[in-house]
Amino acid sequence: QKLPRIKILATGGTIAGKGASADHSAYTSGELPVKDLIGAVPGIEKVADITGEQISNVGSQDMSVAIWIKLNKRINEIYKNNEADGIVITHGTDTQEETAYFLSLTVRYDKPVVITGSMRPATAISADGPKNLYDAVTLAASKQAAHSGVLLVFNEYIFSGREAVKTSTTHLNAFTAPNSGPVGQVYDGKIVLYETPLRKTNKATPFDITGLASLPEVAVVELYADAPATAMNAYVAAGAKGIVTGGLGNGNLNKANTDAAVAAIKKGIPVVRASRVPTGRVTLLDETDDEKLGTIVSDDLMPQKARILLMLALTKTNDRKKIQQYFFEY
Ligand SMILES: NC(=O)CC[C@H](N)C(=O)O
Repeated sequence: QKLPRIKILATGGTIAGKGASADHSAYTSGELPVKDLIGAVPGIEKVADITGEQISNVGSQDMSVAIWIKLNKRINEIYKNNEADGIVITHGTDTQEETAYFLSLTVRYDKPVVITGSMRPATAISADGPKNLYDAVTLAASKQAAHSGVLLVFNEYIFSGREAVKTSTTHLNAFTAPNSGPVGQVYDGKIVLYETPLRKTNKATPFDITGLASLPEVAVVELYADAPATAMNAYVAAGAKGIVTGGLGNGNLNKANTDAAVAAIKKGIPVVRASRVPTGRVTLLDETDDEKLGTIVSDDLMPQKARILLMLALTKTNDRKKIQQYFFEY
């Protein structure tokens, strides 16, 4: 019987990290090549027929729109040419949730794309990378992983790429999905999926970025008690095409930032209200009169994810109502 063909696209991160000692400290991420990652997973060759490609080798604090565009292009090409049955991306954890959401919206095929990484470098005691990679390959090789956008596998849990958020700086259970919980588990080489993510992904979104070499610049502005409008004004002056706020509570802006937001909107720069609070939605017309101010709400997307949707939205439209609709759909 032929094994499923899985393509591993390596981008770097701790999973490819190397340190001088066996503990967690003082290591460099994005050092090991993809063939070493695969070689460190015993039994993986029994799960799938694996090939690997190096897309980048960076700590994901240095992930960029340029690498996202390259990844998107390669994934679409692999499925167009029928080069694989499933794709696994290895990635640093710092921005893994952003890449997962970006690709969920932009890949044009409803086929398995699974993303994973690790918290301990490959040289550490009980490195978690090989197990996470084994689980990711198992999931990508399963037909159950299709039609879900990107799935993020970590520490034996499966999350929707849209919902996953890094919620621990150092622990092995680094990801949770604060609003929805995980969609499944993987244990002992077996997948249990409880649900399929319902938000539109892949071909069901209008975000075909084929041919684009960059995305409109969108900045995130974090709010706190007594926050001045310095950051928002500076981003607008620097030419940002959109602003996302990490607002207070239900996406609230203080007076200074409300005035700056209204000025930005008058210049044709959309402002999306997200929240620094990790659960719950930002709702329309609560304490903030969005109709009067001209603001948009992020629904339940964290600021870093709202930025991705706003960048993609701006490749299609500048219309406030249409962008608001996107935030409720995707
Ligand atoms: N655990 C990790 O992957 C963090 C390492 C690094 N900062 C990265 O995101 O790539």
